[in-house]
Amino acid sequence: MKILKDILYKVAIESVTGSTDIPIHKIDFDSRKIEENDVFIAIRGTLSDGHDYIEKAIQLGAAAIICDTLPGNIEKGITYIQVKDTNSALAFMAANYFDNPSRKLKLVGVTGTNGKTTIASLLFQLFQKAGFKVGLLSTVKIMVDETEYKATHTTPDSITINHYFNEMIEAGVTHCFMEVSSHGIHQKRTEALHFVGGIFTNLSHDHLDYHPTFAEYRDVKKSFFDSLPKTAFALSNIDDKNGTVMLQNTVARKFTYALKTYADFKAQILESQLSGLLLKVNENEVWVKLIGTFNAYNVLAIYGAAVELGMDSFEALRLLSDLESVSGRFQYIISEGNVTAIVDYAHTPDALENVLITIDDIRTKNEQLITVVGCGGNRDKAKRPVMAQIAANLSDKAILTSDNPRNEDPEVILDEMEEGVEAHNYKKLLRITDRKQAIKTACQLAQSNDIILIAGKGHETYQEINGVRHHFDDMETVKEILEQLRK
Ligand SMILES: CC(=O)N[C@H]1[C@@H](OP(=O)(O)OP(=O)(O)OC[C@H]2O[C@@H](n3ccc(=O)[nH]c3=O)[C@H](O)[C@@H]2O)O[C@H](CO)[C@@H](O)[C@@H]1O[C@H](C)C(=O)N[C@@H](C)C(=O)N[C@H](CCC(=O)O)C(=O)O
Ligand SMILES: Nc1ncnc2c1ncn2[C@@H]1O[C@H](COP(=O)(O)OP(=O)(O)OP(=O)(O)O)[C@@H](O)[C@H]1O
Ligand SMILES: N[C@H](CCC[C@H](N)C(=O)O)C(=O)O
Ligand SMILES: [Mg+2]
Repeated sequence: MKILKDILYKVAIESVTGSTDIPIHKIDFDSRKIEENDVFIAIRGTLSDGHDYIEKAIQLGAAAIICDTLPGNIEKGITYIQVKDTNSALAFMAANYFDNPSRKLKLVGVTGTNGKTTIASLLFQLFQKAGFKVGLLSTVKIMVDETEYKATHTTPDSITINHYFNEMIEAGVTHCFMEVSSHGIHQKRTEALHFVGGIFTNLSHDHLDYHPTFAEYRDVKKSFFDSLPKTAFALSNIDDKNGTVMLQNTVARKFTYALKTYADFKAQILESQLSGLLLKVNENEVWVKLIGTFNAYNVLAIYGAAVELGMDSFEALRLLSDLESVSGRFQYIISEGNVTAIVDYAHTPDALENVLITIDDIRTKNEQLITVVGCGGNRDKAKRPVMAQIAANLSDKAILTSDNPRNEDPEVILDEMEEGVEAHNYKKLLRITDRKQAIKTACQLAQSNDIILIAGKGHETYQEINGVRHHFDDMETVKEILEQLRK
């Protein structure tokens, strides 16, 4: 049993009506989940305003209400706490409710447009191989040591985060790696957490439906580094033009990584093949099973973080060479007929371009490159024409198809994609709305030695159409079709 006043520590309170010396059951920001003696926190969302559900929460038994504006009707026996920012209050109250578990962990946050899942998941693998009990919060899954849970967000809400951290403490976990998304920072989901390190990957076009301008998107990412304590490390990719911006105002210990410029953690690509990369990391050579230049950056971020967390540098390199690629990130199969099919989560223009350039770099003969790609519905529309043009430009054949249409008309999404394709690329273009049919066509077109890239959905095991999630798995689908066609 918790007492309300004990979980208000660090919350910026503006006024209190009623007693804070009351026992509470749990805290929640969704009125539909409120039970007897709970605390309801009203959040202003993108679709609705939690303040509209205060009465509903009280009917269901809420003993206390956290809000930024007091309701007109104040009910007797209920405690109302007016705060400056309810998102921030939620973050601190969730951390306090679970006794600030992040302080008992070595918690590292990874932020940037692309590479977060790869880096966080591989750090998780690396520290497990080094013998530690480790935790992971990622787009693909949540791990509490060996136990796996389903992930719904890249960075979940504060209550979920602290709930899993608490599980981690109970399971004896010492290190945790988490993805920190721009939505997560902006909605203050990570505000009350204690990080021992932060990693910046890169910044390119994404989520401009949510963040009004690129500058705001960048500043949201930067605010994560501004909030790190001075004992933490801040590790940034300074080949990215925003890499130094991230370090500008942080009080944390600053470290850099780069392939092209001088940095604390530096690498040179000696060989790049489908089987992996041979890298010179600072002064030592290492083979890793990860593919493409962008993964050389990921390797550096992982190596730098491991060293800053106290791992011996040789041990870190030895363990790095053992790491397996992350589900849906440049995952490939080579069929009986020698067709290579690659499934990759590239769902931003930058990621798609990187993956296509990587494939082009490792092509040895004159293989054809066939790309199957779509763009998600109810998400950043500006990505659509750009991604289609990149696919058409850098492939021999581009098949535009559906990703997760969500609540949009898939044909409209495809029209918007097609608009970006320049006339000289039309002859390379096919448009097949049904994703399975699109993959099948790519397989039918592929000859021996050809490469098929299926981009955008990576590890996802569903396709969301009209709000309904149907089972769909790119890797499973392509394997099945290639076997049927005996290619
Ligand atoms: C745009 C966005 O971030 N939305 C998140 C947000 O929902 P919202 O703002 O739409 O909430 P809302 O429906 O308007 O409701 C406002 C408040 O009223 C409450 N409410 C609502 C109805 C009711 O009957 N009673 C009630 O109390 C809601 O619980 C909420 O607290 O707050 C919810 C609770 O935390 C999140 O689940 C939800 O994530 C949605 C599902 C989502 O899709 N988010 C994506 C865009 C996201 O966060 N993505 C990033 C990754 C991005 C990346 O790739 O970098 C992530 O970290 O996952
Ligand atoms: N360091 C990198 N730089 C650029 N592109 C990358 C990098 N790492 C991975 N990618 C590409 O971006 C895709 C997504 O990678 P990953 O899932 O690691 O990113 P993420 O930041 O977690 O994405 P999300 O925001 O969706 O969670 C990969 O499938 C790959 O194509
Ligand atoms: N984290 C990304 C995932 C996009 C994945 C893509 N398959 C889609 O559905 O648009 C987002 O929320 O924008
Ligand atoms: Mg991710």
